Amino acid sequence: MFNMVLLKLDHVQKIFEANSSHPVAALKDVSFTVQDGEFVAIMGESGAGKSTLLNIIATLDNATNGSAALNGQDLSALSKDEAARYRRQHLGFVFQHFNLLDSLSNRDNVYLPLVLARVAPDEMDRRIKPLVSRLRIAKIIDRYPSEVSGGQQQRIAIARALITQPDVLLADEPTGALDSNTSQEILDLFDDVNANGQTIIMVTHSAAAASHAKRTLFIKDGRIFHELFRGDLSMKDYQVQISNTMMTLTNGGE
Ligand SMILES: Nc1ncnc2c1ncn2[C@@H]1O[C@H](COP(=O)(O)OP(=O)(O)OP(=O)(O)O)[C@@H](O)[C@H]1O
Repeated sequence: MFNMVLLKLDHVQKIFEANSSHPVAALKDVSFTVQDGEFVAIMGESGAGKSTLLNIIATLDNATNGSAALNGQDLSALSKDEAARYRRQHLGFVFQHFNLLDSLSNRDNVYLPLVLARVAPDEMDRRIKPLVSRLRIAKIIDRYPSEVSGGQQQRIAIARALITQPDVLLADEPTGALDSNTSQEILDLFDDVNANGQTIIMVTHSAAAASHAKRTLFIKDGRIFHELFRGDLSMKDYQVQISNTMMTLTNGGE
């Protein structure tokens, strides 16, 4: 298969309150690439810099030093308006708390990014159809978010993220608010979506969630501490490796 670098982070550093007497180096020196079609998990303890990293990839924040580029586009070169357009055109987001609008039906929630991009209604209809069957949301698509379960709301949120056909799906703790069975269903769905060619980057605290990704990056104190590949391991064995690495990381070992 032809592999193409989709995302490239090169010596990214992020310092908050750089000019104060207490600057916070949230990211010290982070470099990695993500190929088109990969499913990458990012793990690390609270405060390690995961959200900061995701925000830079999401063009919601800029690196202090170093560079982040998606498809060759330097993200810090974008103005605020360009970044907003960029997010709409190239990125899909899935959050822990779904972030659906309660006043809109599930269908209109999924359509929302296309409405913002002024896509014609028949095109919206054409695009939602394969998602409805792939994400198994036919029965709930014309209900409201408050009328469906958390797992179903997350399916709607995933549909909303995918309907723009983003280069990357960015997921921030997507199973954090779900029970373990429902989490499993959502993670299986991520596998499915990734098998269809969708690149996914997922921040998670859960080794079970990370075991679905083909690669896991471990962040500690603003640096990449370790990287694990699933390779030929079963998901179960891989999950044990991930848990052990998290334990080493937490205990400060090498
Ligand atoms: N806007 C900000 N101003 C100052 N410091 C910040 C800011 N945002 C984050 N930090 C600090 O940067 C460090 C990394 O934070 P970050 O939120 O990226 O960690 P995280 O790994 O996502 O943690 P969690 O798992 O708890 O969400 C922390 O020390 C945090 O306090």
